[in-house]
Amino acid sequence: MAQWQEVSEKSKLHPKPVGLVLQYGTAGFRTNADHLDHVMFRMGLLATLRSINTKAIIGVMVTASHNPEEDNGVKLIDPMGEMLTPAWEVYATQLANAEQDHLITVLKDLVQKESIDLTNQEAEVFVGRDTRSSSARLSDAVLDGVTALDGRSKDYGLVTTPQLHYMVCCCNTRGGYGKASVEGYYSKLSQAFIQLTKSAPNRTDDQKCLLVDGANGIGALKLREMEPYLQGALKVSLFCDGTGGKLNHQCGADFVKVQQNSPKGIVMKAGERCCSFDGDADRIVYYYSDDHGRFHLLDGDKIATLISTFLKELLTKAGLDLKIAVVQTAYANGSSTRYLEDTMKSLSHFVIVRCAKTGVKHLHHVAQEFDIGVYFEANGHGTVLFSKAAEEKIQQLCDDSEGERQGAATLLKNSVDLINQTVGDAISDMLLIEAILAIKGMTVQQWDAIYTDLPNRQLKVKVSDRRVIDTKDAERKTVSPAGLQEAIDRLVERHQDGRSFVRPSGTEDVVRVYSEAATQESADALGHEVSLAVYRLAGGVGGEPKPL
Ligand SMILES: CC(=O)N[C@H]1[C@@H](OP(=O)(O)O)O[C@H](CO)[C@@H](O)[C@@H]1O
Ligand SMILES: [Mg+2]
Repeated sequence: MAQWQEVSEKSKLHPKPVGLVLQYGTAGFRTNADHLDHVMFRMGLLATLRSINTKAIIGVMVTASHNPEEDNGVKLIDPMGEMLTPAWEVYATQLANAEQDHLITVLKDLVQKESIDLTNQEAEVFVGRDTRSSSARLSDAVLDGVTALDGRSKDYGLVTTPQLHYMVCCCNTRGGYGKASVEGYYSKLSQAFIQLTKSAPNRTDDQKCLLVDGANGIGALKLREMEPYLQGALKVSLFCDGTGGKLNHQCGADFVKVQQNSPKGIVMKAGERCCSFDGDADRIVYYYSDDHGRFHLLDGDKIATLISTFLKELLTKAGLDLKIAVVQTAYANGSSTRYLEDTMKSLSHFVIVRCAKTGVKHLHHVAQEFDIGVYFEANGHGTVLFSKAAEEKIQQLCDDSEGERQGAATLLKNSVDLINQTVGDAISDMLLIEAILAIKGMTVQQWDAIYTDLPNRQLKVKVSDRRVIDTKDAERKTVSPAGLQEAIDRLVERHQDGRSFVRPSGTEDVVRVYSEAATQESADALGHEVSLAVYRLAGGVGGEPKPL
C-alpha cells in the first residue's frame, strides 16, 4: 500500500504554483505548459485511483489539442475508451487546486468517498502525448504520479488522442475491440477501409487523392506511419506535416472552421478535396475551393449528414430495423437540422435528431441511447456508436443472408470496424468519409450541395464572471441573468431565419455568442446586437463590442 507520507514527498518535486486555480473544462485541464507540472503528477495519482476503483486500465493523454504550441493540457480516459465520467472531474479539479499541505487530505477524502481499497489492488495507467515541446516532460510527471501510488504504467509515447482511447478500450475488452498497439490500430482501420472501397471498383486515381493538413502535429506523423497499411487505396498529399511550420499556427481544423478559410500557404486546385486535422487529431473538417476561388467548408454537420444518410440507406437495403439518431449541439447549422429532420424524412430516410450540450462527453452520452448514434460537433469532433445488439444483428445478417441484403450488411460491418467508437478520430473519420464518397460515387461538390449552410457568426464577449450566465434546453436558452433571453428573443425576431444563443465557454474565459440568419450581413448584425445585450446585462468588461 502506498504511504501517504511518500506521496506527499514526491509531490514536492512537482510543486504547485501557490494560488493557481484551474478548472477541469470541456475537455480536461488546459493552460500555459509552464503551469501544469503539478497537475500532471496529480492526474497520474487520480488515474491510478480511478484504475483501482474501476478495476480497469485508465488513460492519460497529454495534449492541448488545437491550442497554441505554448499551451498544454491533459485528458483522462475511462475504461471503455470514453472520456472521464463527470463525477470524477470534480475530484480532478479538487486535486489540481489543492495546496501542497492539503493534498493528502483531498486524496484521503476521495479514497473514502469512493470506498477505494488500496490494499493489494492492481492499477494500470496508459500514457500518451502529442508533439508539443513540453509534452515529454509533462508525461514524465504523469508517470511519476502513477509510480507514487504503486501503479503500473505503459508509456505509448507519441500517439493521437483517439489512438490512446483505442488502446485503453482494446486492453479492457481483452482484445475484443482490437490489438492494443499502433500497428493493431493501423491494420484494423486499413483493412476495413480497403474492404469498403472494394465496393467502388470504378474509383479513378483522381478520386483516390486527398490533400490533408496535419496541423503540424501528431496527426501528420501518424498518418504518414499509416500510409503503407493503406496499400494505395488512398493517396494522401500531406502538408503542414510538422517539418516546417508551427503547431496549429494558421492551419488545422480549428483555424479553418473559425476563419472559414483554408490554411495559410496551401495551394488548392478548383474542386480538389481537402481536409484538416486539429493538433491531437480528434477533429476533422473538409473543404474545397470552387471555380470562382470561393472557399466551401464541410464541417461536422455536413459530415454527420453524409454518414447518417449512408448508414440509413444501408439499413434499408439490409432490411434491418435499427433506430438511428444524429446528435448535434446548439452550434449545428440550422440548415443541417432542418435537412435531417424534414428532408431526410420526406426521402423515407427517417433519423431521430437530438440536441446535447457542448462537449463531446455530452453528445457521446446521448448517442449511447440508440441502436446507432451518429454524433458530431459543428467543429468536426464526432463519431458513430453502435449498440452491442446492433453489432450482433449486423454480424448475423452477414453470416445468414445473401444477395443485396448481405452486401449491405457487409458494408455495415466494415463501417463498424473502420469507425473508432471510443471518441472522435480524424484519421478514422477521414477514411470513413473517403469510403462513403467512393461508394456513392460522389464528388465533394455534390456532398456540399446536400443542403446550403445558413450564414453564421461566432463571437466572444468578455464579462467579469461568466458564471452569471446560466442556460437550459441544451444551452439554447438562458435562464439568467434576468432579461437576457427576452432581449435575445426580441433581436432574433428582427432577422429573417434568425437564431442566436449565448453560453459561457468551458475552455476560455469568455461568453460565446452564436448567430445565424438568411444573409451574412444579417447574421453579423444579429451577433453584434446579442453581444451588446450580453455586455450590458451580464457584466461586460473592456470596451463595448464593436460591429464587425
Ligand atoms: C463552440 C465550440 O467549438 N466549442 C468547443 C470548445 O468548447 P467551449 O466550451 O465552447 O470553449 O472546446 C471544446 C473542447 O475541445 C469543444 O468540445 C467545443 O465544441
Ligand atoms: Mg482535439
